[in-house]
Amino acid sequence: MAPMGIRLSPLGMAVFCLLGLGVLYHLYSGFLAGRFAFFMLSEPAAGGPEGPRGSAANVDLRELLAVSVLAAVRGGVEVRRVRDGNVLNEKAKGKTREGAEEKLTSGDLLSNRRMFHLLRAAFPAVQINSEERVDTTDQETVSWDRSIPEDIKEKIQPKEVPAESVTVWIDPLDATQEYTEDLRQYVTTMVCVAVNGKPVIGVIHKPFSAYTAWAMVDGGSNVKARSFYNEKTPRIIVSRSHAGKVEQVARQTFGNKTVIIPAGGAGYKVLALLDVAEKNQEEADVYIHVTYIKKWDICAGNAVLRALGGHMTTLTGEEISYTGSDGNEGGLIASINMDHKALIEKLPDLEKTSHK
Ligand SMILES: Nc1ncnc2c1ncn2[C@@H]1O[C@H](COP(=O)(O)O)[C@@H](OP(=O)(O)O)[C@H]1O
Ligand SMILES: [Mg+2]
Repeated sequence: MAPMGIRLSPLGMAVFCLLGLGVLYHLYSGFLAGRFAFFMLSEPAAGGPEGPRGSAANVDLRELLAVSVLAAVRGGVEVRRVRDGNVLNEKAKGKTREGAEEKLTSGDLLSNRRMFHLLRAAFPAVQINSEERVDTTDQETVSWDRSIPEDIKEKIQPKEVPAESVTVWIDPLDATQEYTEDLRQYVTTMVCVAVNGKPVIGVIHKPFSAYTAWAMVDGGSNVKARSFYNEKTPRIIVSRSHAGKVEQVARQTFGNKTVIIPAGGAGYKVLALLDVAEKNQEEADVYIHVTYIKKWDICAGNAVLRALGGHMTTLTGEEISYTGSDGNEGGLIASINMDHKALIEKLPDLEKTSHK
Protein backbone atom coordinates (compact mmCIF):
# COMPACT_ATOMS: atom_id res chain seq x y z
CA MET A 1 0.00 0.00 0.00
CA ALA A 2 1.36 3.41 -0.95
CA PRO A 3 0.73 6.43 1.30
CA MET A 4 -2.77 7.92 1.29
CA GLY A 5 -4.27 4.57 0.31
CA ILE A 6 -3.29 4.73 -3.38
CA ARG A 7 -2.05 1.48 -4.86
CA LEU A 8 0.66 1.86 -7.48
CA SER A 9 0.88 -0.92 -10.05
CA PRO A 10 4.37 -1.54 -11.60
CA LEU A 11 2.87 -0.84 -15.06
CA GLY A 12 1.41 2.49 -13.88
CA MET A 13 4.79 3.48 -12.40
CA ALA A 14 6.57 2.67 -15.68
CA VAL A 15 4.07 4.70 -17.74
CA PHE A 16 4.39 7.60 -15.29
CA CYS A 17 8.21 7.55 -15.49
CA LEU A 18 8.14 7.39 -19.28
CA LEU A 19 5.80 10.39 -19.39
CA GLY A 20 8.13 12.31 -17.04
CA LEU A 21 11.14 11.51 -19.21
CA GLY A 22 9.22 12.68 -22.28
CA VAL A 23 8.45 16.02 -20.64
CA LEU A 24 12.10 16.46 -19.59
CA TYR A 25 13.32 15.61 -23.09
CA HIS A 26 10.94 18.18 -24.53
CA LEU A 27 12.20 20.88 -22.17
CA TYR A 28 15.87 20.18 -22.83
CA SER A 29 15.59 20.03 -26.58
CA GLY A 30 13.30 23.01 -26.91
CA PHE A 31 13.02 26.68 -26.26
CA LEU A 32 13.26 26.61 -22.48
CA ALA A 33 16.49 24.67 -22.59
CA GLY A 34 17.95 27.26 -24.93
CA ARG A 35 16.94 30.09 -22.59
CA PHE A 36 18.26 28.26 -19.56
CA ALA A 37 21.63 27.53 -21.15
CA PHE A 38 21.76 31.13 -22.40
CA PHE A 39 21.21 32.42 -18.88
CA MET A 40 23.81 30.09 -17.36
CA LEU A 41 26.43 31.08 -19.91
CA SER A 42 25.92 34.80 -19.62
CA GLU A 43 26.96 35.56 -16.06
CA PRO A 44 28.29 39.12 -15.86
CA ALA A 45 32.05 39.57 -16.07
CA ALA A 46 32.20 43.32 -15.72
CA GLY A 47 35.57 44.96 -15.77
CA GLY A 48 37.33 41.63 -16.03
CA PRO A 49 38.86 39.67 -18.86
CA GLU A 50 36.55 38.02 -21.30
CA GLY A 51 35.06 34.75 -20.20
CA PRO A 52 33.76 32.12 -22.61
CA ARG A 53 30.41 32.97 -24.13
CA GLY A 54 28.62 29.92 -25.37
CA SER A 55 25.29 31.08 -26.73
CA ALA A 56 24.23 30.91 -30.32
CA ALA A 57 21.74 33.75 -29.73
CA ASN A 58 21.82 36.87 -31.83
CA VAL A 59 21.52 40.50 -30.79
CA ASP A 60 20.23 43.39 -32.90
CA LEU A 61 22.80 46.17 -33.30
CA ARG A 62 20.05 48.77 -33.76
CA GLU A 63 18.61 47.82 -30.38
CA LEU A 64 22.10 47.92 -28.89
CA LEU A 65 22.56 51.42 -30.28
CA ALA A 66 19.25 52.58 -28.79
CA VAL A 67 20.06 51.23 -25.34
CA SER A 68 23.63 52.57 -25.54
CA VAL A 69 22.29 56.09 -26.14
CA LEU A 70 19.87 55.69 -23.24
CA ALA A 71 22.63 54.37 -20.96
CA ALA A 72 24.95 57.29 -21.80
CA VAL A 73 22.15 59.78 -21.09
CA ARG A 74 21.09 58.07 -17.83
CA GLY A 75 24.72 57.91 -16.67
CA GLY A 76 25.02 61.58 -17.54
CA VAL A 77 22.10 62.41 -15.23
CA GLU A 78 24.08 60.91 -12.32
CA VAL A 79 27.26 62.73 -13.37
CA ARG A 80 25.42 66.05 -13.39
CA ARG A 81 23.54 65.39 -10.17
CA VAL A 82 26.75 64.67 -8.22
CA ARG A 83 28.53 67.73 -9.67
CA ASP A 84 25.56 70.03 -9.01
CA GLY A 85 25.28 68.71 -5.45
CA ASN A 86 29.02 69.35 -5.03
CA VAL A 87 29.60 66.15 -3.03
CA LEU A 88 32.08 64.30 -5.23
CA ASN A 89 33.65 62.08 -2.52
CA GLU A 90 36.87 62.33 -4.48
CA LYS A 91 39.38 59.50 -3.95
CA ALA A 92 42.57 58.31 -5.59
CA LYS A 93 42.14 54.86 -7.14
CA GLY A 94 45.79 54.53 -8.12
CA LYS A 95 48.45 56.07 -10.27
CA THR A 96 49.06 55.99 -13.99
CA ARG A 97 52.39 54.59 -15.23
CA GLU A 98 53.58 58.17 -15.49
CA GLY A 99 52.71 58.77 -11.83
CA ALA A 100 49.58 60.92 -12.27
CA GLU A 101 46.87 60.31 -9.69
CA GLU A 102 43.85 58.45 -11.09
CA LYS A 103 40.79 59.93 -9.49
CA LEU A 104 37.48 58.32 -8.65
CA THR A 105 34.32 60.18 -7.61
CA SER A 106 30.74 59.34 -6.75
CA GLY A 107 29.90 60.64 -10.22
CA ASP A 108 31.99 57.83 -11.79
CA LEU A 109 30.50 55.14 -9.55
CA LEU A 110 26.83 56.13 -9.75
CA SER A 111 26.99 56.64 -13.48
CA ASN A 112 28.74 53.29 -13.92
CA ARG A 113 26.06 51.53 -11.87
CA ARG A 114 23.25 53.06 -13.94
CA MET A 115 24.86 52.40 -17.27
CA PHE A 116 26.02 48.88 -16.51
CA HIS A 117 22.72 47.62 -15.10
CA LEU A 118 20.67 49.07 -17.94
CA LEU A 119 22.90 47.44 -20.57
CA ARG A 120 23.14 44.19 -18.62
CA ALA A 121 19.34 43.98 -18.21
CA ALA A 122 18.73 44.72 -21.89
CA PHE A 123 21.45 42.38 -23.22
CA PRO A 124 22.29 39.74 -20.62
CA ALA A 125 24.29 37.64 -23.10
CA VAL A 126 26.89 40.19 -24.15
CA GLN A 127 30.27 40.86 -22.59
CA ILE A 128 30.35 44.27 -20.88
CA ASN A 129 33.63 45.87 -19.82
CA SER A 130 33.27 48.99 -17.74
CA GLU A 131 35.80 51.36 -16.27
CA GLU A 132 34.61 51.03 -12.69
CA ARG A 133 33.98 47.85 -10.72
CA VAL A 134 30.43 46.62 -10.61
CA ASP A 135 29.01 44.89 -7.59
CA THR A 136 27.31 41.93 -9.28
CA THR A 137 25.26 41.22 -6.16
CA ASP A 138 23.76 44.69 -6.50
CA GLN A 139 20.10 44.09 -7.30
CA GLU A 140 19.58 47.41 -9.09
CA THR A 141 16.65 46.76 -11.43
CA VAL A 142 16.76 48.85 -14.54
CA SER A 143 14.51 47.64 -17.27
CA TRP A 144 14.48 48.70 -20.88
CA ASP A 145 11.16 49.15 -22.69
CA ARG A 146 12.76 48.18 -26.03
CA SER A 147 11.57 51.37 -27.70
CA ILE A 148 13.82 52.75 -30.43
CA PRO A 149 14.01 56.57 -30.74
CA GLU A 150 12.57 57.94 -34.00
CA ASP A 151 15.89 59.34 -35.30
CA ILE A 152 17.54 55.93 -34.90
CA LYS A 153 14.56 54.19 -36.55
CA GLU A 154 14.79 56.57 -39.50
CA LYS A 155 18.51 56.10 -40.10
CA ILE A 156 19.36 52.56 -38.99
CA GLN A 157 18.10 49.19 -40.19
CA PRO A 158 17.95 46.24 -37.79
CA LYS A 159 21.09 44.09 -38.03
CA GLU A 160 21.66 40.89 -36.09
CA VAL A 161 25.05 39.60 -34.98
CA PRO A 162 25.95 36.69 -32.68
CA ALA A 163 25.88 37.78 -29.03
CA GLU A 164 29.27 36.18 -28.42
CA SER A 165 30.91 38.40 -31.06
CA VAL A 166 29.98 41.55 -29.12
CA THR A 167 32.01 43.42 -26.49
CA VAL A 168 30.49 46.54 -24.93
CA TRP A 169 32.82 49.14 -23.40
CA ILE A 170 31.43 51.64 -20.88
CA ASP A 171 33.14 54.84 -19.81
CA PRO A 172 30.82 56.25 -17.14
CA LEU A 173 32.72 59.53 -16.79
CA ASP A 174 35.46 60.55 -19.17
CA ALA A 175 37.69 63.41 -17.98
CA THR A 176 37.35 62.64 -14.28
CA GLN A 177 40.35 64.88 -13.54
CA GLU A 178 38.62 67.83 -15.19
CA TYR A 179 35.32 66.93 -13.50
CA THR A 180 37.01 67.36 -10.12
CA GLU A 181 38.31 70.75 -11.29
CA ASP A 182 34.78 71.72 -12.36
CA LEU A 183 35.81 72.00 -16.01
CA ARG A 184 32.44 70.65 -17.09
CA GLN A 185 32.76 71.16 -20.83
CA TYR A 186 35.26 68.28 -21.14
CA VAL A 187 33.12 65.65 -19.42
CA THR A 188 31.39 62.90 -21.40
CA THR A 189 29.79 59.52 -20.81
CA MET A 190 30.47 56.92 -23.51
CA VAL A 191 29.33 53.55 -24.74
CA CYS A 192 30.99 51.54 -27.47
CA VAL A 193 29.94 48.29 -29.11
CA ALA A 194 32.67 46.24 -30.75
CA VAL A 195 31.90 43.26 -32.98
CA ASN A 196 34.75 40.74 -33.25
CA GLY A 197 37.00 43.47 -31.82
CA LYS A 198 36.08 46.11 -34.39
CA PRO A 199 34.44 49.27 -33.04
CA VAL A 200 31.00 49.44 -34.65
CA ILE A 201 28.75 51.62 -32.48
CA GLY A 202 29.91 54.74 -30.65
CA VAL A 203 27.95 57.04 -28.35
CA ILE A 204 29.50 60.17 -26.82
CA HIS A 205 27.24 62.18 -24.51
CA LYS A 206 27.97 65.55 -22.90
CA PRO A 207 25.90 65.62 -19.70
CA PHE A 208 26.37 69.33 -19.08
CA SER A 209 25.29 70.36 -22.57
CA ALA A 210 22.65 67.66 -23.18
CA TYR A 211 24.45 66.85 -26.43
CA THR A 212 24.74 63.30 -27.76
CA ALA A 213 26.65 62.07 -30.80
CA TRP A 214 26.02 58.52 -32.04
CA ALA A 215 27.15 56.59 -35.06
CA MET A 216 27.12 53.05 -36.39
CA VAL A 217 29.56 51.71 -38.98
CA ASP A 218 27.70 50.85 -42.23
CA GLY A 219 24.56 52.21 -40.57
CA GLY A 220 24.19 55.92 -39.99
CA SER A 221 24.82 58.71 -37.51
CA ASN A 222 23.46 61.94 -36.05
CA VAL A 223 26.82 63.71 -36.48
CA LYS A 224 29.07 64.39 -39.45
CA ALA A 225 32.60 65.45 -40.40
CA ARG A 226 33.37 69.15 -40.90
CA SER A 227 33.71 70.42 -44.44
CA PHE A 228 37.33 71.56 -43.98
CA TYR A 229 40.45 70.26 -42.24
CA ASN A 230 43.86 71.91 -42.33
CA GLU A 231 46.16 69.14 -43.44
CA LYS A 232 49.26 71.27 -43.89
CA THR A 233 49.39 72.91 -40.48
CA PRO A 234 46.82 71.00 -38.49
CA ARG A 235 45.64 72.12 -35.07
CA ILE A 236 46.52 69.22 -32.78
CA ILE A 237 44.32 68.42 -29.79
CA VAL A 238 46.12 66.65 -26.93
CA SER A 239 45.65 65.64 -23.30
CA ARG A 240 45.95 68.35 -20.65
CA SER A 241 46.43 65.94 -17.71
CA HIS A 242 48.15 62.88 -19.30
CA ALA A 243 50.22 64.63 -21.95
CA GLY A 244 53.54 62.78 -21.78
CA LYS A 245 55.73 63.90 -24.68
CA VAL A 246 52.83 64.72 -26.96
CA GLU A 247 53.76 68.38 -27.54
CA GLN A 248 57.28 67.40 -28.55
CA VAL A 249 55.90 64.77 -30.94
CA ALA A 250 53.42 67.23 -32.45
CA ARG A 251 56.01 69.95 -32.97
CA GLN A 252 58.54 67.53 -34.41
CA THR A 253 55.90 66.33 -36.87
CA PHE A 254 54.19 69.54 -37.91
CA GLY A 255 56.67 72.26 -37.02
CA ASN A 256 57.03 74.75 -34.19
CA LYS A 257 54.16 76.93 -35.39
CA THR A 258 51.63 74.13 -35.04
CA VAL A 259 48.75 75.08 -32.77
CA ILE A 260 48.43 72.67 -29.87
CA ILE A 261 45.15 72.57 -27.97
CA PRO A 262 45.34 70.91 -24.54
CA ALA A 263 41.95 69.49 -23.53
CA GLY A 264 40.44 66.94 -21.14
CA GLY A 265 38.67 63.75 -22.11
CA ALA A 266 39.12 61.40 -25.06
CA GLY A 267 35.44 61.80 -25.99
CA TYR A 268 35.77 65.60 -26.08
CA LYS A 269 38.87 65.38 -28.25
CA VAL A 270 37.15 63.14 -30.82
CA LEU A 271 34.18 65.53 -30.95
CA ALA A 272 36.69 68.34 -31.66
CA LEU A 273 37.36 66.66 -35.03
CA LEU A 274 33.69 66.71 -36.05
CA ASP A 275 30.93 69.13 -36.93
CA VAL A 276 29.50 69.60 -33.46
CA ALA A 277 27.14 72.52 -33.05
CA GLU A 278 27.77 73.04 -29.38
CA LYS A 279 29.12 76.24 -27.92
CA ASN A 280 31.44 74.58 -25.40
CA GLN A 281 33.28 72.57 -28.02
CA GLU A 282 36.66 73.52 -29.49
CA GLU A 283 37.71 72.40 -32.97
CA ALA A 284 40.89 70.64 -34.03
CA ASP A 285 42.24 68.76 -37.06
CA VAL A 286 44.13 65.86 -35.48
CA TYR A 287 43.98 64.15 -32.05
CA ILE A 288 47.23 62.63 -30.75
CA HIS A 289 47.82 60.75 -27.47
CA VAL A 290 51.19 59.22 -26.66
CA THR A 291 50.80 57.57 -23.23
CA TYR A 292 49.05 54.34 -22.28
CA ILE A 293 45.26 54.62 -22.43
CA LYS A 294 42.33 52.28 -21.72
CA LYS A 295 39.95 50.93 -24.33
CA TRP A 296 36.79 52.31 -22.66
CA ASP A 297 38.33 55.79 -23.12
CA ILE A 298 38.79 55.46 -26.86
CA CYS A 299 36.46 52.81 -28.28
CA ALA A 300 33.38 55.05 -28.73
CA GLY A 301 35.40 57.76 -30.44
CA ASN A 302 37.05 55.16 -32.64
CA ALA A 303 33.64 53.79 -33.69
CA VAL A 304 32.22 57.25 -34.42
CA LEU A 305 35.24 58.20 -36.53
CA ARG A 306 35.19 54.89 -38.42
CA ALA A 307 31.46 55.26 -39.11
CA LEU A 308 32.09 58.70 -40.62
CA GLY A 309 35.05 57.58 -42.74
CA GLY A 310 37.78 58.68 -40.32
CA HIS A 311 40.52 56.74 -38.55
CA MET A 312 41.84 56.13 -35.08
CA THR A 313 44.95 53.94 -34.95
CA THR A 314 48.04 53.47 -32.83
CA LEU A 315 50.91 55.82 -33.62
CA THR A 316 52.36 53.18 -35.92
CA GLY A 317 49.08 52.89 -37.83
CA GLU A 318 47.74 49.65 -36.38
CA GLU A 319 44.03 49.18 -35.84
CA ILE A 320 43.10 48.82 -32.16
CA SER A 321 41.25 45.61 -31.25
CA TYR A 322 38.48 46.06 -28.68
CA THR A 323 38.49 42.61 -27.13
CA GLY A 324 40.65 40.95 -24.53
CA SER A 325 42.85 43.20 -22.42
CA ASP A 326 41.59 46.67 -21.52
CA GLY A 327 44.77 48.61 -22.31
CA ASN A 328 46.09 50.24 -25.49
CA GLU A 329 49.86 50.47 -25.49
CA GLY A 330 50.66 52.10 -28.81
CA GLY A 331 49.30 55.62 -28.29
CA LEU A 332 46.79 56.97 -30.76
CA ILE A 333 46.33 59.28 -33.68
CA ALA A 334 42.87 60.18 -34.95
CA SER A 335 41.85 62.06 -38.06
CA ILE A 336 39.02 62.37 -40.55
CA ASN A 337 38.98 63.43 -44.20
CA MET A 338 42.78 63.48 -44.19
CA ASP A 339 45.45 61.15 -45.51
CA HIS A 340 45.83 59.22 -42.25
CA LYS A 341 48.66 57.07 -43.59
CA ALA A 342 50.64 60.17 -44.57
CA LEU A 343 50.14 61.61 -41.07
CA ILE A 344 51.58 58.44 -39.53
CA GLU A 345 54.56 58.46 -41.86
CA LYS A 346 55.35 62.00 -40.72
CA LEU A 347 55.37 61.05 -37.02
CA PRO A 348 58.83 60.69 -35.46
CA ASP A 349 59.94 57.32 -34.14
CA LEU A 350 58.59 57.39 -30.59
CA GLU A 351 61.44 55.23 -29.28
CA LYS A 352 63.93 57.85 -30.45
CA THR A 353 61.76 60.70 -29.12
CA SER A 354 61.65 59.18 -25.65
CA HIS A 355 65.48 59.06 -25.48
CA LYS A 356 65.92 62.72 -26.37
N1 LIG B 1 48.59 57.33 -19.17
C1 LIG B 1 47.35 57.03 -18.86
N2 LIG B 1 47.07 56.00 -18.04
C2 LIG B 1 45.78 55.70 -17.71
N3 LIG B 1 44.71 56.37 -18.17
C3 LIG B 1 44.93 57.38 -19.00
C4 LIG B 1 46.25 57.77 -19.39
N4 LIG B 1 46.16 58.80 -20.24
C5 LIG B 1 44.84 59.08 -20.35
N5 LIG B 1 44.11 58.24 -19.61
C6 LIG B 1 42.65 58.26 -19.44
O1 LIG B 1 42.07 58.56 -20.69
C7 LIG B 1 41.02 59.50 -20.54
C8 LIG B 1 41.33 60.74 -21.36
O2 LIG B 1 42.51 61.29 -20.88
P1 LIG B 1 42.90 62.81 -21.10
O3 LIG B 1 41.78 63.63 -20.56
O4 LIG B 1 44.16 63.00 -20.36
O5 LIG B 1 43.05 62.95 -22.58
C9 LIG B 1 40.89 59.77 -19.05
O6 LIG B 1 39.94 58.84 -18.60
P2 LIG B 1 38.96 59.02 -17.32
O7 LIG B 1 38.75 60.44 -17.08
O8 LIG B 1 37.78 58.27 -17.78
O9 LIG B 1 39.69 58.33 -16.24
C10 LIG B 1 42.26 59.41 -18.53
O10 LIG B 1 42.26 58.97 -17.20
MG1 LIG C 1 37.63 57.18 -19.09
